[in-house]
Formats: sequence, structure tokens, C-alpha cells
Amino acid sequence: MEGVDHLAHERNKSEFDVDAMKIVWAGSPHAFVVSDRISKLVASDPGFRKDNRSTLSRKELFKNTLRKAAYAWKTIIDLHLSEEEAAKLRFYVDEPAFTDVHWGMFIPAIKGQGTEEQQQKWLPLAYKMQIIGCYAQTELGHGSNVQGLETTATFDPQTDEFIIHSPTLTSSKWWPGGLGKVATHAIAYALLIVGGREQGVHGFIVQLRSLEDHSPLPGMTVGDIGMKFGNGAYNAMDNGVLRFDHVRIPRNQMLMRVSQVTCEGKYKQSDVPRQLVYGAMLYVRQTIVADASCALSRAVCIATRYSAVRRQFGSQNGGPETQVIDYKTQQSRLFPLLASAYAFRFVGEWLKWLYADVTQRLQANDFSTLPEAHACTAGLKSLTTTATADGIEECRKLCGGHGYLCSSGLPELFAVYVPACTYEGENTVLLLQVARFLMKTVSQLGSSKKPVGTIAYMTRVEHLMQCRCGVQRGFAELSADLVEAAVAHCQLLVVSKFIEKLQQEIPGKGVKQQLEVLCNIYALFLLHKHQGDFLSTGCITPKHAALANDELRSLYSQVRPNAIALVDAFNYTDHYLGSILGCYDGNVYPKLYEAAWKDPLNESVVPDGYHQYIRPLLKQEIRTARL
Ligand SMILES: CCCCCCCC/C=C\CCCCCCCCCCCCC/C=C/C(=O)SCCNC(=O)CCNC(=O)[C@H](O)C(C)(C)COP(=O)(O)OP(=O)(O)OC[C@H]1O[C@@H](n2cnc3c(N)ncnc32)[C@H](O)[C@@H]1OP(=O)(O)O
Ligand SMILES: Cc1cc2nc3c(=O)[nH]c(=O)nc-3n(C[C@H](O)[C@H](O)[C@H](O)COP(=O)(O)OP(=O)(O)OC[C@H]3O[C@@H](n4cnc5c(N)ncnc54)[C@H](O)[C@@H]3O)c2cc1C
Repeated sequence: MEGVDHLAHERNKSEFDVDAMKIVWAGSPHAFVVSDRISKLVASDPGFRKDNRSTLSRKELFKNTLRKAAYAWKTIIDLHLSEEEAAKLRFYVDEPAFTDVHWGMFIPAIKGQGTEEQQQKWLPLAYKMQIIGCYAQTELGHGSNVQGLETTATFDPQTDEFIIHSPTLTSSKWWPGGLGKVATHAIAYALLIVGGREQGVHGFIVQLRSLEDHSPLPGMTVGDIGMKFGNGAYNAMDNGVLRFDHVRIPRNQMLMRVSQVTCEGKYKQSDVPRQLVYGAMLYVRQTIVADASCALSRAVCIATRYSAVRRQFGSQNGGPETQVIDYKTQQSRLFPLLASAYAFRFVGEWLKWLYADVTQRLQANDFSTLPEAHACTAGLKSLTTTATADGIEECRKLCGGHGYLCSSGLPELFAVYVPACTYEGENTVLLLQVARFLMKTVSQLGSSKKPVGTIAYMTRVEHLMQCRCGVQRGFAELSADLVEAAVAHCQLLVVSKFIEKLQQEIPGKGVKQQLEVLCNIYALFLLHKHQGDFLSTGCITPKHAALANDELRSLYSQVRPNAIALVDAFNYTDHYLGSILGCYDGNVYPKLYEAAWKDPLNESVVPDGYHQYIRPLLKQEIRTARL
């Protein structure tokens, strides 16, 4: 039945303009055109094939990723792709690689923490990929506690150099992506020591490998840290270990926008806040929030299409069985995830705006919104990655047994995605940062400093005014509860940004109505999930809770006929989805059957090892067998 659209009847049911929704999802007509063109370019190019990934050994996978990265770079140059197009190319190639950390962390760190002079020297090299950088912050002994890093950078005024050294095993850099086998340079974070005094952790540009033959420079011990969770595509990334043995670098390779060391050995701090040392993390956390909607929507697209194809039970008079998407239980698990994907999309868009705004202000030496930007990026990174990782796993379960097959695309998606809950700030640690920000705000309520922006609502909450004194006391003791408060604050942000989105003009037949339904599902699902908290604090009555639940059921029924169209609006190619269960035409069973025969185990009918291990068992010859 090649060429037949098995989901056509579902698509015909939809009540809104899918093409208009595609533009809302992409962010603008221009963004849609770019995204659509690049996704097709990648899907049609055999150089970007990824369906054989799960059968490759680590070494083959890694080498293949090197090839893809070089091929992608050649494509970018040959086709004169813009920065926006190149980023889309990376997105649709869909393979973690050293290039992510080079573009996503190394370059932003130099831009945010380097002086003009340093930027002029290093950025052109990095932009042309004449040097490849990584971000070497985390150590074997410390990741979350950045101030606890043990690597030292001691200034030697005699030679005008820093001596970078790893004094202990636990000071070994451990985890940086790209470090293991590829990076030629690193932004290495180390405890600065000037004139015998410790001055806190700072970033340094350190060359790691020869630009001629790639061998590690003297004093560097460097390698890969080994296989990671799930045996999947994240093993294409060479997360690395690095030890420094009194490595000398010139003084001008300390990133000196925030603070400087003079040739006389004087430590000076600029007017800019020290927290700018954490600037690269602010940037990446914001991109991670934007990416969460992509990963979640991908899983939801697979689970929704498959739920419309899959039938179990309910045949009447020999007719077809019920599509599993029609079961209310399936809907109550799937549709809140669909709503979350849209909600995260819009809060991600808003966060991008917030980040651009704070960056502009920082450049003009206005640091007033930095704490809020930190709280928003940290909190939303934590909330969206936790929900997305859980959501991908839920989608796998929603696909029953077939969801466990690699060809469903869901196991690999989960394995690649789940470290987002840990990297760029462990999610609980980040929520504690939000809690700290909230408590600081509460303690200032009633003073002349009025909360503005995302915390302006606090003045309207009577209860907070009453508990403002003493909130800084007992923080550690109450931290588990404070983390819940931080989550609630972030959920409020997501809901309010969804509502703000709906206040804008949204063209296209029925598009706004669909988004309203999804927004209501998102908000009411949260209320339903946390109704205990709402009831115990008297924010709602049991009657409200029951009404909310009734309303949710009605909203699920409204989504049902539009479900396939709502996931079509993501505009994902079959190449990008990488899932037989989620394929556009819904022709799942023949494709699953065909794919099974391509597994290396099926290359021979009688398996390797039969004569050695199976036959001796069957023939009762196990005692004499050579095992
Ligand atoms: C094969 C295909 C190839 C295709 C190629 C094509 C070419 C490519 C072309 C284009 C491609 C583009 C691609 C881009 C991709 C981009 C994606 C990027 C992916 C990245 C992958 C991720 C890899 C992972 C990296 C990492 O994990 S790096 C390490 C991250 N580490 C952490 O996050 C550590 C967490 N810990 C902390 O952040 C802090 O230590 C802390 C928990 C905040 C505690 O800090 P500390 O100072 O000890 O304590 P406090 O006293 O609590 O804070 C002091 C003060 O500072 C404020 N603060 C803290 N953090 C910040 C901050 N970030 N910003 C601002 N302010 C901050 C805090 O609030 C306190 O303030 P107050 O004193 O005022 O309260
Ligand atoms: C795939 C991947 C890629 C990475 N890439 C890079 C990279 O490119 N560069 C780089 O520098 N690093 C990288 N990292 C490291 C990453 O940033 C750290 O692992 C992360 O910041 C968490 O730190 P940790 O491992 O020290 O966790 P820990 O802090 O040891 O966390 C362990 C547990 O302790 C809890 N905990 C810690 N502190 C507190 C606290 N104060 N209060 C309450 N609970 C606490 C946490 O919640 C967690 O449950 C990467 C990590 C991964 C997994």
C-alpha cells in the first residue's frame, strides 16, 4: 500500500488551517520558510543518513559524526548558508557533536567574558573553525559547586604567564563535550591566584592540541571519559577528561572583561558584576528551553500518529477495533503533553526575547535585570527539561511494546535528551537558585524596592506580605518545599506567557481557537495534578476542582479531531522524526516488518555461535564443549 496516506481520514477531520499553524509554530513566515527548506535539504541528502546509527560501534559512530560535521560545514560554505540556516542545518542533522559546544559555549564565553581585543583575536579563528573550542568547567570532584573547582591558575609576574595546574585527581576536568578527542582549545575555569591570594574562579583560553598534528601539547593529559547512558547517539560526543601539569599560558589569555590581572600582578575588578563569569550558562540555558519544545513535540508527534494507527479492542459486529487515541485514558496522558509542547514553544520564544533584552542592557552597563534573567533561565531550563524527559518516556509507554523498539525513535530520543536535566546546571540545584531569588524578593516586599517584571504579582499575594520577615532563615531546612514553590513560580510563567501569546493577533482559520483549547488544557491539567496544594491553601474549593476536571474532559474531546493536524503543524520530516511509528503516512506495520529484516542479527538464518553454544546444549554435549 505504498504511497497511501493511512492518516488521511484523520487529516480531513481537522477544523483549522494547518499551514497557518505551521507558521505560528515556526515563529514567523520567514522562520517557517527557512526551516522547511533546510529540513528537506537534510532529509534528501544521503550524507546525513542516520537510520543506521544504532548498529554502529562507538568508534564507527564517532568517526561517522566527524564525517557528518565536516560535510555539514562544507555544505554551509558551499551554499553560503546564513547563521540562522546553519543553526537549522545542525538541528535537522540531529546528531550531538563537538560543534555544539564550540558554537554553543566556547564562542559565547569569549563574546561574553572576553575584552574587545580578545574577541578580535579569537573569534575570527573560531568562526572559521580554524580552532575548535570546548567549555572545560566541570571537574571530577565538582560540577554544581563552581566556586569549589580545584584547578589553579597562578600568575607568574616573572614571565607574565599563568601556570594552569591540576593539583589533585578530583581537579581533573571531567565531562566537557568535544574535549576528549577533537577540541584544539578550551575555555578552562580555574581558581585564580595572584600574589599568593585566591581571587575566585575565572575563565582562561588554553590551547590543548597541536594545530599541526593534533597531539596534546606538553603538560596535558587528555582523553575520552567513556560510554554514556543508552548506547545511543550521545556517544557521538567525546566528553573528555583533562589534567594540567603546570601548563603555562600568556597573561592575555585570561578572559578579562569582568576582572583583570596587570603585568605587575595587580588584580582589578571592572564595574560589571562577577556573575558575568556565568554568562555562557545563561545563554545556553535559554537555548535549552527553546529546544525542549522540539524534543517534546517530536515524541508527541510519534505517539499521536501511532495512537491513531493502533487499534485494540472494541470491534462492533466485525467492524474495526477502536483506535487507541479514542480511549479517554490515552487522551488524558497524551493531550497534556501536546499542550505542553506548544506551551514550551511560546515560553521559549519569550525567553529568547528576555535574553536579547538583558544582553543589550549588559552591553550598556545596565545590570538591573540580570538576577531576574538568571532566575527565569535557570527555572525554565529546569522545568521544561524535566517535563520533556518525563514526557518522552510517557510517549514511549503510550506506544505500547513497539515504543521499546529502536525503530520507534523514542529510546534514542530519550537517551540523547535526558542529560539535559543534569548538564548546564542540575535541575534541583537550579530550582534552588530560583527559590533564593524568590525569597530575596519576598524579604523586600513592603520596602521601597517594588518587584517588577515576572515577580510583580508578588505584591498582590496577601499571604506573602505576612511571611516576609524571616524568610531568609531556615532556607536549607525548608529547601524541599522551596523547590516546589520555585516550580510553581515557573509554571505560572509558562501559563502567563501562553495567555500573552493568545492576546496577540493570530491569523488563520481556527488557529487561535485551537491554541486556546491547548492553553486551557495546560493550565487545568496543572490545576488537576496539584489540586491537593490548591485545596489545602484554599485557593480553590472542591467544587472548583470537580469543575476543572469536567472541563478537561470536554477539552480533550475538542482536541481529538484535530490531534493529527496539531502534530502535522510541527512540520517534521520523516528523516528528522526517525521513527517508523511516527511516519507521516501512518503505514506502520509493513515498515516495522521490513525494518526487522534489516537487523544485523537477521543477516544469517542460523546465528553465529550456533555450533559453539546452542548445538552443544541441544545435543547434551555441554560438558565436552569448548566454551
Ligand atoms: C554533526 C552535525 C554538525 C553540524 C554542524 C553545523 C555547524 C554548526 C552551526 C551552527 C550551530 C549552532 C549550534 C548551537 C547549539 C547550542 C546548543 C548548546 C548545547 C550545549 C550542550 C551542553 C553541554 C553541557 C555543558 C555544561 O554542562 S557546562 C557546565 C555547566 N555547569 C553548571 O551549570 C554549574 C551549575 N552551577 C552554577 O551555575 C553555580 O555554581 C550556582 C549553582 C549558580 C551557584 O553559584 P555560586 O556562585 O556558588 O553561588 P551563589 O552564591 O548561589 O551565587 C552567587 C550569585 O550569582 C548569581 N548567579 C548564579 N549564576 C548566575 C548566572 N548564570 N547568571 C547571573 N547570575 C548568576 C546568584 O543568583 C547569586 O546572586 P546573589 O548573590 O545576588 O543572590
Ligand atoms: C552529557 C553531559 C554533558 C556535559 N557537558 C559539559 C561540558 O561541556 N562542560 C562542562 O564543564 N561540564 C559538562 N557537563 C557537566 C555538567 O555540567 C554537570 O554534571 C552538572 O552541572 C551537574 O553537576 P554534578 O555532576 O557535580 O552533580 P552534583 O552536584 O554532584 O549532583 C548530584 C546530586 O546532588 C544534588 N545537589 C548538589 N548540590 C546540591 C545543593 N546545594 N543542594 C541540594 N542538592 C544538591 C543534585 O541535585 C543531585 O541530585 C556535562 C554533563 C553531562 C551529563
